[in-house]
Amino acid sequence: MFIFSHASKLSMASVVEQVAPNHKATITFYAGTQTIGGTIAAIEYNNHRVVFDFGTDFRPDPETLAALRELNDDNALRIFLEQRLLPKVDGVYPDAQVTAFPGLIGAAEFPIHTAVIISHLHLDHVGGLLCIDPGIDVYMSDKSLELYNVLSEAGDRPFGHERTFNGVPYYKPFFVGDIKITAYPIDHDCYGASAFIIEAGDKRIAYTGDLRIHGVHSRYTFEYIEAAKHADLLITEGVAASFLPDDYELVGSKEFGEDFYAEKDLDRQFLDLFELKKPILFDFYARNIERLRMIIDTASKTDKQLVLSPKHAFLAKKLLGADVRTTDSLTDADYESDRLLINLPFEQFDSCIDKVASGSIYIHSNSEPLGPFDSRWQAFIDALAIRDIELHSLHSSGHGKAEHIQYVIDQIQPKVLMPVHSLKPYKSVGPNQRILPEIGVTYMIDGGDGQANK
Ligand SMILES: Nc1ccn([C@@H]2O[C@@H]3COP(=O)(O)O[C@H]3[C@H]2O)c(=O)n1
Repeated sequence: MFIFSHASKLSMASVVEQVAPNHKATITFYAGTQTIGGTIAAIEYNNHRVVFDFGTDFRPDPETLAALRELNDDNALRIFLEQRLLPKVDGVYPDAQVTAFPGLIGAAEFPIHTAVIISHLHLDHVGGLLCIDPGIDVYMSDKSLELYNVLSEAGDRPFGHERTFNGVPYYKPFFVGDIKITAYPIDHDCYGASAFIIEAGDKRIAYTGDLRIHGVHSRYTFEYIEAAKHADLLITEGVAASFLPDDYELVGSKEFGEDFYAEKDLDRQFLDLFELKKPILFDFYARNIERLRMIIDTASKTDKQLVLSPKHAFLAKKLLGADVRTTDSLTDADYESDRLLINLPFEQFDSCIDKVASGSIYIHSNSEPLGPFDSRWQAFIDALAIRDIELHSLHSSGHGKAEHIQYVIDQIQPKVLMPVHSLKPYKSVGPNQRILPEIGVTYMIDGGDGQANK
């Protein structure tokens, strides 16, 4: 892998001059190499460019959250760029909106044909989706598009302006110029999640998106490993590696271990809590349709009634064909009843929590606030504690254990590994060459033949 140049220092003309004559595939990262989420990179080949993904970095500190409270569809791009939640990528944003950012080139002015591919609909992968110039094609799996449309109808879509998307079937390649792209289903806690194989000339690049092997679709991940075998370049997430001690030597393994919940283990945990003779509240991330299905099934095994929030009920109806009781007014729900299982989403938490009886149970299942790193976490914990509400965390991560992700890497045996989407990408080990990509640096994808030098 050969470092080509600092893209940030290139003028528009030199981009054209450098890429056109050699017809070599290159990759440049713009964001999300050493953060959890917000990975944005571009693969360029023969004057065509594929950008993936287009999420906003998740930074739940009080200052950022305050700035985000001002967001609307018209100011989204400006606020995201000012807050550095989206990077300044030339040739992606509408020309009319980049004028406030000197040096940033708008989509119409950019000489390289660009398309965007999206791995899945978590906000750290799609938060900036509606800030992309509408003239740029955006591709996602058919199932992601189905989820997008349902969420959007339920009023849950990223900030920015409505536009159209291209849904693509799994396994069937499509082209962006001479770049061939194939979407594969992957095991993640988001309906429609995909990994990609991107082919540029004789080079094969595998981009995993987010993945795990402990969900109900682990088969997809094993299938993808086969498709990605010996890729010239593997770009993979490393969320779980973020939390490893620095002196921990990461060794790939498929083992689950004792203290670890696979998605399929959660139903037993939910059932035990659902059956308690207490008022039960819960929340989970709506895009995890498998968990929605499991909660509906588990609730049906009890003699209690499930009450979903309007959004979750709408998703259940549209994506699972399930009719589940809901209420337009969660503030008027009967929080004293031990006959109800009430889905209280975090958005309604503050307006409803005073009505919740002491001694109730609150089940937090991969929902907001996401964890102690989230600045809203302490207030959430305190609000439950002062009301004597018992918190139970039934968490099964959307991300593979660090050992599992290393196992995937070991199995794929890429010629070059680029671990990203992690606070500690350096914990992941490349069986051959490993590069920790730097933001704004363009690397030639040469299957490890070149030297990683500057
Ligand atoms: N420092 C952290 C830690 C975690 N996270 C995200 O929180 C999510 C909790 O559910 P999960 O599926 O385990 O994935 C975690 C990260 O995406 C994050 O974005 N930043």
